Amino acid sequence: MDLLEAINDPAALRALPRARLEMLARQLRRFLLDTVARTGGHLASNLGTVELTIALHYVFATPHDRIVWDVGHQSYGHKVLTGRRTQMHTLRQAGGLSGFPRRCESVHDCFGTAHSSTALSAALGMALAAKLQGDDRHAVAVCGDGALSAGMAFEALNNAGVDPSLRLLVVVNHNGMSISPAVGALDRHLSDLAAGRVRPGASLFEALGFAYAGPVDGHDLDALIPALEAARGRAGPQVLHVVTRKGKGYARAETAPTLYHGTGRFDPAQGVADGARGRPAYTDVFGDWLCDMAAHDPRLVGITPAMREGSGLVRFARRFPDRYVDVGIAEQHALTFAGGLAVEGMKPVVAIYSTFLQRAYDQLIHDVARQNLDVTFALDRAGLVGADGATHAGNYDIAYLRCVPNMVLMAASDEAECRRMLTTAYRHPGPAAVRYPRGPGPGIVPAAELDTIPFGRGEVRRRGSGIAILAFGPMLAPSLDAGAELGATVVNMRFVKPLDADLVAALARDHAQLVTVEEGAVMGGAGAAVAEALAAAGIQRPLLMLGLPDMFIEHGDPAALLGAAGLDAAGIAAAIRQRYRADAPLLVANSS
Ligand SMILES: Cc1ncc(C[n+]2csc(CCOP(=O)(O)OP(=O)(O)O)c2C)c(N)n1
Ligand SMILES: CC(=O)[C@@H](O)[C@H](O)COP(=O)(O)O
Ligand SMILES: [Mg+2]
Repeated sequence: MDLLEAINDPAALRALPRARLEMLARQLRRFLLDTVARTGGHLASNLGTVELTIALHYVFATPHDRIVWDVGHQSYGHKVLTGRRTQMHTLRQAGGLSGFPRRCESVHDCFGTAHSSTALSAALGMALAAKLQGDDRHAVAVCGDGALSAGMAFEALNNAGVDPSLRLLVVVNHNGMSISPAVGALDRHLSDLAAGRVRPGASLFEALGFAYAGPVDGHDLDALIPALEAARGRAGPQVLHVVTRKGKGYARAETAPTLYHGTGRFDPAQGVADGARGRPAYTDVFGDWLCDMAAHDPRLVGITPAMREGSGLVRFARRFPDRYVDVGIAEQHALTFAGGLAVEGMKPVVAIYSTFLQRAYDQLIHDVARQNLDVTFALDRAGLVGADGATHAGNYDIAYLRCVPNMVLMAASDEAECRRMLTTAYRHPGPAAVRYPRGPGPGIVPAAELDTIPFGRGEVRRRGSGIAILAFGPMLAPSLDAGAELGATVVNMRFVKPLDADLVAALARDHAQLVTVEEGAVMGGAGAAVAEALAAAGIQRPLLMLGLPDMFIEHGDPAALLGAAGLDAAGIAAAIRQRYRADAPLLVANSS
């Protein structure tokens, strides 16, 4: 009997005989494995929370009770049990289900997550709202041990622990893993709690005013359900410490939870090919550069906020363990920690996804840029990221960095230039960032040297007439194609800040129209920088600014998303024709 088919909402689950739940767990686990093998996605964390998801929906009645999934990458089981089983084959595809909870997707998704460590704050807000509204609903935050390592989680714990009347339950899903193994003293404390090496009542959580229960075997429904029912029956903020295994039930994922944290499509019988390296990604270029520069300069310290694999620091961590620091999911701390290293003459390199740098914006301004500290930022996943969608898109770093005094921001157009820009940023005696997209570039193999590029200078890559296209980063390739079609000049601007204002002025003198192209929000982006430079020079020229529109761009295929935004060669050429059609005579035939 396929129990999953009968469950179109959690009420049907709660109507099941208790004795059926083990069978349901087996079926759900198999379904999740088969689904993610076909669609790609976050597998190990979902396999590890099968029983916990069933038990939560068995004890708490969503949507009346609220369940907030921290990060939400482990919410596929929740989606299946809340009526989306038949849509799971669309996971993380254009128009399909998101890989994270989304309020617009279901009434059972009470809060949108994806960036880590937000669940406790959101659930606390919900719990206070219930109290003020005189409602008896419960707010539950499901928080992994990785997610608990972020400052936001501690801010919420600190805030919640003082109100004994709140119906707030924090389920700590302790599996010893973030994406890579969990790090820090908190992980040690959770392990001490799990092993009973802590005196009763002496947990961190109890010190902060929470009732603490656990550890509970997170794969044993006979333990989970009574523990959740007991928590439900107690007043005040509670922590239930649940111990699970990431990847549970699929041996390959259990033994390699990092490899199976996020997968592409794969055959479950064969497993995921480890280290199958196609054309090297920008991330690999960075990882190679980091090792080369670290070998060259003993002052280099490599810092990651819990993204060792994703940011390309695996080899560096192995070769330079004393100068490798995984600070946990703690971007704010990572930035100011780098500042502390820099004031002491070290040369910190912070490897951070563009989207996750958003979390450390004040630290970047107040602690690093304001003091003009020598910190290098390797900004991976800059631009659209595809399957992770709007929450992970690195669309805003051009706009949010270029307005910060002392900041340097470069945009790499290929792998070789990325390496040279990293060296340029590293040698710059102040805060400097290099942005590069997810995945491989055009395949320009970097040289082995640690060369720089001319600081603050763009380069003309194609001479045409009438129109000049000023391309930033990976938009150079489609701009060259569009420029060839239109007979336009094409420039690789390289620097967003400092912008090559002399080059902009010279281009404006020699061309009737200008175009900027960037894989970033047009609002406040590189096009705006060019417009400001023209205004400052007192030059008036028609300027077409192409980039990402002022909207959240949902998950889908990256190339298709860029095409939809008009940022492929055809889209760029069409936009130029559209804008400058009135001056058609200026669209000269291909003059090269
Ligand atoms: C602010 C932020 N930083 C980094 C990430 C990337 N990230 C996604 S899941 C994850 C690890 C989460 O570990 P944990 O909370 O323990 O969940 P588990 O995968 O173990 O179930 C990280 C670092 C993120 N989503 N948000
Ligand atoms: C859930 C989460 O935030 C990470 O797992 C993220 O999905 C990684 O992104 P990449 O796949 O681009 O490394
Ligand atoms: Mg974990």
